[in-house]
Amino acid sequence: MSTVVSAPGKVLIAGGYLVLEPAYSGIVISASSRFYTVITDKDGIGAFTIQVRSPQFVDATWKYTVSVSEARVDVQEHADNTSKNKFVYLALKKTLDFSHEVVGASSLSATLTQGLDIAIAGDNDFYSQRANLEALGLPRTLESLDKIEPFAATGVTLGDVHKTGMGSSASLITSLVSALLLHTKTIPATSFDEVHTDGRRLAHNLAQYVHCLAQGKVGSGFDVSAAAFGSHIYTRFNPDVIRPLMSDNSNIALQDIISPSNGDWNYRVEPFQLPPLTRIMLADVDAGSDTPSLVGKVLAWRKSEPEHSRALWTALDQTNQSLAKTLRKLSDMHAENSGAYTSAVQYIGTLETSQWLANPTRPAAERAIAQTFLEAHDLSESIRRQMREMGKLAGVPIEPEQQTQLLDQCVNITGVIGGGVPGAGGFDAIWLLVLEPVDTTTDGAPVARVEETWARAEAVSPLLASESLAKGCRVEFLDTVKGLKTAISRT
Ligand SMILES: Nc1ncnc2c1ncn2[C@@H]1O[C@H](COP(=O)(O)OP(=O)(O)OP(=O)(O)O)[C@@H](O)[C@H]1O
Ligand SMILES: C[C@@](O)(CCOP(=O)(O)O)CC(=O)O
Repeated sequence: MSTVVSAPGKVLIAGGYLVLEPAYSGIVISASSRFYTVITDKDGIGAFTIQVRSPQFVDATWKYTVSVSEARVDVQEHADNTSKNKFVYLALKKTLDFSHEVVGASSLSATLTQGLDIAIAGDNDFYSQRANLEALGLPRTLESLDKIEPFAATGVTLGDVHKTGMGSSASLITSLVSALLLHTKTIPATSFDEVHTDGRRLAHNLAQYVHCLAQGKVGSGFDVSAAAFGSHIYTRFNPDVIRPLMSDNSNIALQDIISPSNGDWNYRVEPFQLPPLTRIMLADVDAGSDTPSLVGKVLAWRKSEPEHSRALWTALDQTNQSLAKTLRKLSDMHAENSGAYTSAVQYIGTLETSQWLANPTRPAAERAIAQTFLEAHDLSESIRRQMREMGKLAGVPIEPEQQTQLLDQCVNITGVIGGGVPGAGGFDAIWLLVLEPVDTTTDGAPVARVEETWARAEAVSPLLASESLAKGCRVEFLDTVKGLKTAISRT
């Protein structure tokens, strides 16, 4: 029997930079693309040995020896490991430390007597598939992506892979920490059956801490939060909660700090999901050389222009919150009158936004729904303008000219609600929110129109992901995840 836990990737559609401060929030959408951790007790690996493998990569096996005493747990990397993985090492070390505190030395030793094989696999979306599609001679479409073998080998080392910005390290850490907590019986087996359990919150807190330690900084944490809880409106935690644990040799007990009953974990996770009959579309864009220090420069500007930047951030936050409210209102409108909602989507899905309210003879209920979709469009355009303004003032390409041209073209496609640059922005990705009418036989689907536009743009390659409605990380069965068993049996 294996323990299998998956955790979703993310896209921050509103709130980039602002979400670093507790006064502001971000809209984070969890993606259907996931990271999977598969833990199996295995003879032949050696007692108290943990082998972690990432079969999609070259030179990606790491072995560790664990020693457990009444007083402590030690995790030693094998001398013949040919590469290091700080993220994996810290996830093992800190989760086993935590487990030792909770279940005790003898229970933890019992889990480790056989040796553990831990296989990690990420959906193809986490890595650019541009080269794979070219090699297969396939056009850059969703259908082509579906033809690529699941969890395809990348042919390169982790350091050389071209990531797509979906939050690979956060999803990996969240799935690995969660799977280990379950496998060591540190949290109940049912912890991920529901959204609000102490086990899930504990896994989140521990994953946040491990991720911060591995990254060497305390970021906003929205990516780990999406991996743990799914789509939501995120407001950050006060970094002071984990500060005492941030030095590598801290000897403080983890339990008191990591426990969900520690009230200092003051992050807020407010329920959110995209409205019915809409779909998020993501693309990997190759629009120019990236500036790695966007965040550093924006924060330097925020510091040097405190008043001006606060005014801009407060105004931008209001637009972000209005977008969240408007999208929620659409979900409510669907709940109240799904017939009118379905017809409204059917109707406006064939028109450009300028025409959504042009016909005064449409039924009032449908016009109200179309009006709300139009508000969502206007708000996402307004967020883009404010993000561009921030980029200009901070002197960084948050929505560079190439992305502006591409996005202007995309948001004018019939049936597209809006879009933008995700997270911190830059040259390498865009997101769109697109209508998905039920009947596309006569007028075609907006998704297909977007794909056609993207296929013509040399720089753009779509990702398969849509929104994941599962609320964050979850337990999986090895046999029911397409291609997972084959992928993890590769050497
Ligand atoms: N498939 C994997 N197997 C093992 N370790 C992985 C894997 N994917 C990511 N990692 C770990 O995460 C690190 C990358 O973290 P980094 O913070 O650079 O990525 P990220 O910002 O999360 O990426 P993304 O662009 O997907 O948002 C790698 O160096 C490695 O330690
Ligand atoms: C700039 C920031 O707010 C978002 C970065 O998001 P992304 O990794 O570009 O999706 C940083 C953060 O929240 O940690």
